[in-house]
Amino acid sequence: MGQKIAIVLFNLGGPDGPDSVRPFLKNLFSDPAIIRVPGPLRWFLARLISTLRAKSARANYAKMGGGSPLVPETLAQAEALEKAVKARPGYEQAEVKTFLAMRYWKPFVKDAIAEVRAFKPDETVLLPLYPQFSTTTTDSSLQAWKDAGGGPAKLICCYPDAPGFIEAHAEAVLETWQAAGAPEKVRILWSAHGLPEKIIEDGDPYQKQVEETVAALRPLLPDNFEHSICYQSRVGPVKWIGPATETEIERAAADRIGIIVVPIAFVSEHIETLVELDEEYRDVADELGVPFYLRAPALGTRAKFIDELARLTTELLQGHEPVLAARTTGCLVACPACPRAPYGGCAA
Ligand SMILES: C=CC1=C(C)c2cc3[nH]c(cc4nc(cc5[nH]c(cc1n2)c(C)c5CCC(=O)O)C(CCC(=O)O)=C4C)c(C)c3C=C
Ligand SMILES: [Fe+2]
Ligand SMILES: [Fe+2]
Repeated sequence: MGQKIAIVLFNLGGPDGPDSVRPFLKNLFSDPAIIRVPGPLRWFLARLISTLRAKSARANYAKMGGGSPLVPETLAQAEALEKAVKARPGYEQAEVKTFLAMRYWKPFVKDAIAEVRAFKPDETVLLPLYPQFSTTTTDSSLQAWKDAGGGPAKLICCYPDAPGFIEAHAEAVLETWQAAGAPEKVRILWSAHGLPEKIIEDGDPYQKQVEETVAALRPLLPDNFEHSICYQSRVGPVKWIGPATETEIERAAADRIGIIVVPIAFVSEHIETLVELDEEYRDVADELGVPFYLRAPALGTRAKFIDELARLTTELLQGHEPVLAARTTGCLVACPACPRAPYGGCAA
């Protein structure tokens, strides 16, 4: 038998039914990477916000059958990735197994750790399904991995401009555009999940990496396309980075130009694509008279994307340290794309 490789897929997770909406939200708002206040105040706020938000969130999840499609979508990606890694030269004999490690709902990171331990891998790769690194997503999952006693592993920290990821996005945008009759005048709204401005000011590289993704995509699209980066899903009273996706829809209406909205920081469909983009923002665009509103699908199991994840995984295992990968052995060495002080001088 060949080498045993565990690939742990980090993602946010989502409620699996109406009863899990509130506890899911409570887990989310209890995360110190999301709500940056001391413990007791955070726990109080998490209880309060999850209670206040549960009803409207439940109504949105009800539009998708009561729960989030995030886990089923991630399972399909996991299965495709196992096959793609085994198709890489030198990995035909390897025993490759993927594990889901969700941050705020089942299967949790601790569940993945127990399963990985039982598998007894020779190598473990942590692969966030977040192309752009953020302290609120990838780093939060990594922290959960360490806190729950996760073993030595190598981390693919981010891949904001990895070639297959970019080509897969360009393919999805072009397919959407062509299916609508290839209209000549079009503006792409590259819509990423927003973040509080303070988190970016404190050094989070997410916004910079979102911009890198779009910069890599532009040359693959027709010259006459217009482009705008915008941020969706704002929560709470503090100032978030902008412009807001909704503001950019208003601007498109004023400019009388049709739009293709592209979820650029999510790789699967979930509440913020299926409800926010496909229903709420579409209604806004219709009301304002935007000439057309198209939405490119999330990457899901698109072959170019999955093959890129397989390439990043095997390159990391072979030690060719791709530019965007870092290692973790309990202490993480900073990756060149997002050097953050706490990861720096680890002597171990
Ligand atoms: C790039 C990905 C994401 C970042 C960055 C992110 C930051 C972030 N999110 C919230 C609050 C909420 N997020 C919610 C759902 C949600 N968020 C992401 C991704 C990122 N979040 C995903 C994939 C999902 C969907 C999960 C699903 O069930 O399908 C929610 C719950 C939904 C709702 O009530 O609107 C909240 C709340 C904050 C505050 C934040 C950064 C500080
Ligand atoms: Fe979120
Ligand atoms: Fe990085």
